[in-house]
Amino acid sequence: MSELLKGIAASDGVAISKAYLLVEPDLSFSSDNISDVDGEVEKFKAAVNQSKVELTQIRNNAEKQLGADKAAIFDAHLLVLEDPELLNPIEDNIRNNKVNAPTALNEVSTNFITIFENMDNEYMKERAADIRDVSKRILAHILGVELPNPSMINESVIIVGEDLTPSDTAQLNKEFVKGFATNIGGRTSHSAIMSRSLEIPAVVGTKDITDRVKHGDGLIIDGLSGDVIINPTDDEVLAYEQKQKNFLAEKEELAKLVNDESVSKDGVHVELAANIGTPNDLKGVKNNGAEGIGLYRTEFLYMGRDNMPSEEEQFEAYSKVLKEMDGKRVVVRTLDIGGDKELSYLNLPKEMNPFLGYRAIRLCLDQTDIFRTQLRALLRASEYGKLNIMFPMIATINEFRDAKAILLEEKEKLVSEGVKVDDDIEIGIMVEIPATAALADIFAKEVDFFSIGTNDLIQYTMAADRMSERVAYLYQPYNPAILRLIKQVIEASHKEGKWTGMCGEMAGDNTAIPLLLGLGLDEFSMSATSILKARKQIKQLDQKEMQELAGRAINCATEEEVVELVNQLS
Ligand SMILES: C=C(OP(=O)(O)O)C(=O)O
Ligand SMILES: [Mg+2]
Repeated sequence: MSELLKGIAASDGVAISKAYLLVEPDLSFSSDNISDVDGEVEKFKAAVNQSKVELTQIRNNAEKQLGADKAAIFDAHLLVLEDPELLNPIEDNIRNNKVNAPTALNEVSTNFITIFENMDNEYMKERAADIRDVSKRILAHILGVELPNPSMINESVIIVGEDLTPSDTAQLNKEFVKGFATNIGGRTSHSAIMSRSLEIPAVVGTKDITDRVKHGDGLIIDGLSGDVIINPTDDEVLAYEQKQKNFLAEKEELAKLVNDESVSKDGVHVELAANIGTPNDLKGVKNNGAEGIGLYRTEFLYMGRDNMPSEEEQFEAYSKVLKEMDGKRVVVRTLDIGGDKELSYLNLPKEMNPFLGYRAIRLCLDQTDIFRTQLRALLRASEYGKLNIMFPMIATINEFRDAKAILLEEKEKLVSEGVKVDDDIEIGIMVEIPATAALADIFAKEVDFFSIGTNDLIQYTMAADRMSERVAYLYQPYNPAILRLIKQVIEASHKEGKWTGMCGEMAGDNTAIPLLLGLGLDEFSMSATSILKARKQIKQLDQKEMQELAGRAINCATEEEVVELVNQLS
C-alpha cells in the first residue's frame, strides 16, 4: 500500500525515484572501560584509515562536480586526520586510562575544540569546526554507522531530510538528485528558493516525512501540488509519469516566449528579472528569457566553505555575472547573512529570534571589514556591466546613509588608486521591514530604487515566521495589509521619479501578478523558472483593468476576498 503525505509545494515539477535519507545518524555510545588495549587502539586506527579513504573520495568527487573551492574544505579535514597532535593523545588516552575508543576520541577532541573555539583567532576557530567534523566521521566508523554524504550520491535519488541548509542544497548534483522533500520549511525558506533555481521539484513542510520514509523506499514528489507518495503503486507511477510529461510539455510551450517582451495587453512594459544565488544560475537566467537580474543573493558565495571569500574571488564572481548579462541590469545585494543563512566560520551568537537579530546590514555595519571587502570587489567589477547595489534589511534611514557613506569611501579610495569604477551605479534598498515601508516617502528622496522583499516583509508584517509550517496560514501575501504597504512603496518611489521592483517570491506568484501589475510595480524579479509563465500571464492582462482590480483589493477585509477577486478574472 502506498501512503500519501501532504506538504507545501516548493518547486514545480514531478520527481519519481527512491528516497535518500539525509538525517543525523545516532552516534551515541557507552563509556566502557576495556581490557584489550591493543585491540581498541587498532579499532581506532582502522576508523581513522577508513575515514581517510572516504574523505579522499568525497574530496575528489567534490572537486569534479563542484569545483576546487568547494573541495578545499575536505583538504582541511584530511590534514586534521593526519595530525599526530590530535591522534597521539587519543591513543595515549586509550592506553593510559583503559577507556574505549569512542570515549578517548570524544574527550580529546572536545578538549581541542573548546580551546580553539575560545581563541580570538578566526583561523583557529575554523580548525575547531574541522576537528568537530572529522571526529564525527571517525566516531561513525568506530561505531559502524554510515554518515550520509550528499556530495557522493551517484545514482538517481530524492533527498529526504529535516531541512536542507542552503549549503547542503548548493552541493546537490542535479544529475542524480531528482528532487527533495523536507519536514520543515515554507515556500520562501532558502532551501525552497534554491530548489527553484536548480530546477528540481521540491516539497517542504511535510512535518514528519523522515519518520515515515526509509532509505531506499520508492517515492514520488509532486512539486506542483505538494503531494508526496511513499512506496507508490504501479498505477500511481504511471499516472505521475503522465503528469511529469504534461509538465515538461507545458515548459516546452512556454519556451517559445523566451525572446518576447513582457508587455501587457494595453502596451505597458514591465521588466521580468531573475533572482540568482551564484554565477552557476546564469544558464537558467538565459534559458528562461530574463530581462535582467533583480536580486543576486551574494551570501551564497560565502557559504559551503570554511573561510571568507577574498576580494579577488568576489570580484571574479561579480564581474562574471555582469559580463554574461551583457549590459542588462544586475542588482547585487550585499551580504545578507543571518536568519536561516548561517556561516559557521563567523561564529555568530545564537539568538532567540534569529530573523529579528544580528543579520544582514546590521552585521555589515558592525563588522565593516567584511562589508568593505565586498564593496571593493563590487566597485571593481562595475566596469563590466550595468551594476546596481542594494542593501538588505534596511530599517532606518541612518543605516542607509551609513552604508552608502562606506560605499562612497571605498569608491573614492579605488579611484585614487587608479581603478576604473562606473559612475552610474544605482544604490537602492530592500524594503523588507514594515518601518521602512511606512517611511517610503522619506527613503525615496535618498535611494535610487526600492526592491520589495516580500519574503521577509510578509513575515514581519504578519508576525508569522516564514520557516514555520505551523503558522503558514498566517503567511498571507495577498492580505490587504501587505498590498497597502506595497502600494505605498511604489507610489512613494514614483513621486520621486524612482522605480520599484520586487524580489520576494510574491513577484512570480500568478495570483499576485495581476495585483502587482495594477499597483504599478516596475520590475518583477523571481526564480528564473517562473519568468516565462509570468510573461505569458502579463501579455493577457490589461494594466488599466488591473489598476481597478488592485483598487478594490486593497479595500478588502481578508486575504480570501482578495483571492476571490483575482479568481474572477479567469
Ligand atoms: C528577497 C528577499 O530576501 P531573502 O529571501 O533572501 O530573505 C525577501 O526577503 O523577500
Ligand atoms: Mg529578505
